[in-house]
Amino acid sequence: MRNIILIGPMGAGKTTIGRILANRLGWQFHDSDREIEKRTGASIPLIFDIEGEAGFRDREHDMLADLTAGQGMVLATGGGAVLREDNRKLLRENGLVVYLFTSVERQFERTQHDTQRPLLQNGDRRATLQRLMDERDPLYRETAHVVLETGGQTPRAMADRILAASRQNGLETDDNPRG
Ligand SMILES: Nc1ncnc2c1ncn2[C@@H]1O[C@H](COP(=O)(O)OP(=O)(O)OP(=O)(O)O)[C@@H](O)[C@H]1O
Ligand SMILES: O=C(O)C1=C[C@@H](O)[C@@H](O)[C@H](O)C1
Ligand SMILES: [Mg+2]
Repeated sequence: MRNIILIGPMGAGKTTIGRILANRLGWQFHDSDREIEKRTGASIPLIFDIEGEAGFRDREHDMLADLTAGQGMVLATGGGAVLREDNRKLLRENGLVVYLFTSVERQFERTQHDTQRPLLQNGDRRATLQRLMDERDPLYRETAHVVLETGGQTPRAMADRILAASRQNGLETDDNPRG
């Protein structure tokens, strides 16, 4: 196994948990959204404003292709990374894909102060999260090797569970006691 790839909806904890997990493993951590911002020099809301969602998705695909060429990394993907079939294939083939499943209610709580997720800035946020979950949950499940419900567990406890699931799926590594 070359990489651990986290997928799931906005507010599932991919970025937060991924960073902890990478630290535990002594692996690099990459967040696809942050890498796109670095490469373009523009925020995600600005990319959506100027190029629309379609433009963002093209940039996201290019970024995922570049990142998954590497190894020894924990990769946090954007919530919509599974929308494209070519992305789903790319992710499955290049790492252990873990779906962090979270209730819409928890997503609602965790995204309440957010200004950086363009899809949540207009309209009824709870209804949008529910619609996206209905559309995407089957795609997350299709892409994932492992599904973990994040429930009420802390990010650190979730990182432990991902590590255990990864070992069951063939990951061999020394744990980093400082992580
Ligand atoms: N297991 C958890 N328990 C409590 N709070 C959490 C947990 N996971 C994440 N959070 C909090 O929820 C918020 C959103 O988490 P995070 O940004 O990691 O989500 P994400 O999956 O990366 O979302 P996006 O797809 O939009 O990038 C953060 O404030 C984070 O601290
Ligand atoms: O769920 C989505 O479609 C998105 C999630 C974020 O991670 C960003 O990739 C962007 O805001 C789009
Ligand atoms: Mg994130």
